[in-house]
Amino acid sequence: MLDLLPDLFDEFADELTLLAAPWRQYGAKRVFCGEVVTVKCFEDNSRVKELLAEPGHGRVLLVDGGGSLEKALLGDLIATSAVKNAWSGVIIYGAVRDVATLNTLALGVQALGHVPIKTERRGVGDKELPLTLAGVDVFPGNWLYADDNGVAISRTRLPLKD
Ligand SMILES: O=C([O-])CC(=O)C(=O)O
Repeated sequence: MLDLLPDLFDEFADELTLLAAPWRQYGAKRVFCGEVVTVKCFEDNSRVKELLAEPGHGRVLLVDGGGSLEKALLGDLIATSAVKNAWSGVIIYGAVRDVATLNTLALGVQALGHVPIKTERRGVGDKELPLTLAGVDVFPGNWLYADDNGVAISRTRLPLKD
């Protein structure tokens, strides 16, 4: 189903909250969902790299990068490790790089923008904490649904049709 979110909002409007931001699609998987794992970091992708090197079990990594478009929190190598480790997707409130390669990977990737410069990894950043993104509180263990129409959060897993 290419247009998942419109159908979900028709059926489950009470359960869903839109994460309204100017998201752009970067991955080859344009429709994705999964249980949320969170990271908060600023121009340092240490935690992003660590988590995406662990088994993803179909989850989605939601990264609050403070909206910075100065440094890329995800590039081709880390995204490839996410695919190998069975993550469903990565959403970055910040920037990515290696756009042409991300486009070919079987991973959901949405971010605010892109920039060719990587971060300096100093081991700074937090994981598995509640985030407030675009005015919405998001907790680890929430469910995230994403497609070309946007990104939405639900406290519980929604029953999807095939
Ligand atoms: O290494 C980084 O920080 C980001 C990157 O380019 C990659 O994931 O390949």
